[in-house]
Amino acid sequence: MTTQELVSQIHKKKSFLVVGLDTDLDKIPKHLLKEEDPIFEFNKAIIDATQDLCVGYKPNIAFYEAYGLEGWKSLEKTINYLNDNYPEQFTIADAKRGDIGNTSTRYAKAFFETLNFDSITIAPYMGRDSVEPFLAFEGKHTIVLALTSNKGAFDFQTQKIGNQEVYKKVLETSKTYENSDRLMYVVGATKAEYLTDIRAIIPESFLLVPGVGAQGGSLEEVCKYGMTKDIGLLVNSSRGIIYKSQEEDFAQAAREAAKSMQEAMQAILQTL
Ligand SMILES: O=c1ccn([C@@H]2O[C@H](COP(=O)(O)O)[C@@H](O)[C@H]2O)c(=O)[nH]1
Repeated sequence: MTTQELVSQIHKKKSFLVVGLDTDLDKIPKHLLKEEDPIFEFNKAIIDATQDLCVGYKPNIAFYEAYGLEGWKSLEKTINYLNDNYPEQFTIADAKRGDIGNTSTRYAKAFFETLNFDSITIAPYMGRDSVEPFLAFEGKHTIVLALTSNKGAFDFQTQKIGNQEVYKKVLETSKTYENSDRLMYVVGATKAEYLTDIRAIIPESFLLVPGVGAQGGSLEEVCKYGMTKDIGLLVNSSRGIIYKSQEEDFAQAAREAAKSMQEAMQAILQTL
C-alpha cells in the first residue's frame, strides 16, 4: 500500500486507528477454546467487527511465536484473511527485528513476501546496514523504533551522544538511508511532550503511536503535537479494544471501544 492510499483511507473512514491483535489464549473468551484455531477465530471476529472503524491491524508477533508452529499458522491465516477480505487495511507486523544485512533481508522476505504484510517494526540499534535491507522492498514500509512508550525508553533513547539525544540521532541518521521515503517511526503516546522536537526533524513522516488506553497516553496530546497536514499518525490500541469483554459479546464490545476511538478521531479531524 502506498502512503497516499493510506492517507485516503484515513480521510474516507475519518479514522487513523490501528487495532492491535495481541491475542492471548488466557484472555480470549472461553467458548472459543473449543475451536480448532481459537486465535484465528478470535482475530476474525475482532476484524469483522471493527474493520469499518480503523485503517489498520497490528498483530504483535510475540503473541503468535509464543504458541510455536500453531501460533505461526494462526498469524498466517490472520494476514491472509485481512489481505483477501479487507485489502484496504494497512497491516503491521510488530516484530521489532533488525540484524546484520543478510539476516535482515531474510526477515524482510519473511514478513513482506511470505506473509505479505505492508510494514514491519524494526529496532535500529544495529544501524544502517541492518535497516536498509527492509527499505529495499518497494511498496512496503519500515517502521523504526524512535522513542518507545515504555519506561525503559529513558535508559538509552533519551540519553545524549555528544549534544544529541539517541532518539534524535536515530531520526536524523535514518533520513540519510537509501529509500528513506519508505520509513515510518514508532513514538509512544506516553511521550507526547517530545513530539514537537520529533516533528522538527521529521515533519512529514508517518508515526505509529502505541500507548493510548492501557498505557495511559492521551490521543488529544498526540494529535496536538504530532499531526501533520496529511495526518501523519497511526494510533494503536490493543488491549483497550480487543479485551473490552472476555465473554460471548467480545466482538460487539471491541466494536464499541473502536467506535469511541474513531469518534474521538473524527472530532479531532473536524477541527482541522
Ligand atoms: O513503544 C512501543 C512499541 C510497541 N508497543 C506495542 O504496541 C502494543 C500496545 O498495546 P496496548 O495493549 O494498547 O498497550 C503492544 O503490542 C506493544 O508491544 C508499545 O506498546 N510501545
